[in-house]
Amino acid sequence: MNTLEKLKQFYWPYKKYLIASLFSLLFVVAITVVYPIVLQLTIDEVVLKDRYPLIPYIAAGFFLIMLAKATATFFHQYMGDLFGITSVYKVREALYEKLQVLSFKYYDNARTGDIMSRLTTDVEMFRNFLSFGFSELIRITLLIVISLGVMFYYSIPLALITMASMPFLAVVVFMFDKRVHPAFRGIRKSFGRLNTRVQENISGMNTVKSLSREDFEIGRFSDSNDNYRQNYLFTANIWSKYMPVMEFIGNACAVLLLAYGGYLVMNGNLNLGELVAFFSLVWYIMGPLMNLGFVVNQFSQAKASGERLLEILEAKEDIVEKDGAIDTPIKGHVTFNDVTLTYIKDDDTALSNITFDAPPGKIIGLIGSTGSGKTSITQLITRFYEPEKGEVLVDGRPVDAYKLKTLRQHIGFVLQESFLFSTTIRENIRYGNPQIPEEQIIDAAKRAQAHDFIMEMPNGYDTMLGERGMGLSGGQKQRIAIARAICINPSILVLDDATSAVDMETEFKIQQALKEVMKGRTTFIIAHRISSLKHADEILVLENGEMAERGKHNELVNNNGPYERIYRIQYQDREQIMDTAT
Ligand SMILES: Nc1ncnc2c1ncn2[C@@H]1O[C@H](COP(=O)(O)OP(=O)(O)OP(=O)(O)O)[C@@H](O)[C@H]1O
Repeated sequence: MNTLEKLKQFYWPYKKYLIASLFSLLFVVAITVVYPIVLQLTIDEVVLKDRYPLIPYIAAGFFLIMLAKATATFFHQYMGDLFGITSVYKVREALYEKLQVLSFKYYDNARTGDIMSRLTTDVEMFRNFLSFGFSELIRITLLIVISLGVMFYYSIPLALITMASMPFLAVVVFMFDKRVHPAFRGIRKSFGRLNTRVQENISGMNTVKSLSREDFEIGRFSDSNDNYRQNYLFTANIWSKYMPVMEFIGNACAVLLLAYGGYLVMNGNLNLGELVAFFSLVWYIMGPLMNLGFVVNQFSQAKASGERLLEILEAKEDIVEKDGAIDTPIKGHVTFNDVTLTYIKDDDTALSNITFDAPPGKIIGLIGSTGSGKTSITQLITRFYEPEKGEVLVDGRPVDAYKLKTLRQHIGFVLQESFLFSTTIRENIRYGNPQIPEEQIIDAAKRAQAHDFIMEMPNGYDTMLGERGMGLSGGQKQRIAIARAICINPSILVLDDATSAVDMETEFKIQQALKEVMKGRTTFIIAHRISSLKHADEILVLENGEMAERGKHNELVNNNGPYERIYRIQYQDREQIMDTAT
């Protein structure tokens, strides 16, 4: 299906604006074509026949016509804009809503800069076409048809001469469109890459600076910038070659008209006024035809942009809520039955045949080397991804039996690096539960050991945070994230390396805070330090996505397995230090 057809649902509901705009356009075009007729009458009937007293009347009539044209032009422009602006308002909303429902799988490969350029520039290109391009196409068609009608009325042979040039113009326009459309697609893609470069650079500025890679980044930006320039120049080249050809054809036609028309006037087969009118009319045909290149250009840009918008709008939603999904409180009983997960088809499995049962209120520790699959387990509970095989149950029901919101509202996450929005600390804490009363926000902050440092800030809970929570230390950010998780009062709590960004003393404090928070909630603690999950009811030790060992700390510590190995590595230093101290 054609791009415009697919996007019809966004602009067609507002067709009334388009129709109003086109109706006004009809007037504008009709009045435009009246000009040469008035000119012809003035020359043939007034000037050549010495009827000068008629001039003031003609002038007044002309003035009124112009007034009517100005009014019609106003409505044409305004209604056209209303049509474009309202339609893309809906497109933008649909895009944003789609971005909210797209799964993590989509974002694994998506680039922020590119998405941003689609939501801004591509939407704008599309608006341009809806507001102006579309009606310009109609204007051109109307002008040509009406002008030709008047021409045929004046002189059939001359009108035929004018028409003879049209096939040439049509071929040039067609060839132009064929070449310029891919070129515009190239520009849009290149712009997306340029945006991605800038966005990644700004987001990763810490890394860039700490590794002194500024020059490398400037080089990479220059490459993208150059690519964008080249793409634009390539298009400009096509455009510049096309314009003179169009003009040449137009002018050749005008010369022919002048030669043959002059001959007809001299022979008395055509009035002088008619030739003059013909000359204006011919430019009403040639002008728009040449302009057709510009409109085709706009149309091509809009098509290329529309394709990019559709790529988002039609992106596959991997995680879809089932019909009849339930909305019921969750107690927090998590069960994995023989679960296998593969992120990318034909890639290695991230989890293989994982089975465990976590009754409500229990604490499950997850430990294992990096990439062993700890985080993947928690991502399946929230249904961020779906297993390839096996079942993930919450309170005895498969996770897909719940509404996505219900499921996720009952699961609180504290990640290694939690995202803080550039708003106040209060807004950040209550992000997951905006209705929560003030006392509970403060209580959550106190339980997360965050209240004291928040109160030391100049504006307390009203302190604005920079993008990505700039202006706070890692430990402070973390405690705000913990307070945020407490606010949603989850039945299941996931602490993914939650205390890795803090010093030992703060870790101890947070652990104390978390102990209280964990009460009555099923908690998954992902940690590299044994000290963080020693007290878990069950510890799952993962190796390459498989369950290598499971049990309580006391059982595992002498089990001759990977847990004991990790324990020895982490505690032998301490024993050595103790030994040397005694
Ligand atoms: N979104 C993803 N797309 C593709 N592969 C992924 C994705 N997330 C994780 N993986 C792969 O799955 C495996 C398990 O990753 P996971 O993040 O669960 O490990 P982890 O034990 O939590 O590691 P860490 O301790 O470093 O956080 C790894 O091999 C990882 O490369």
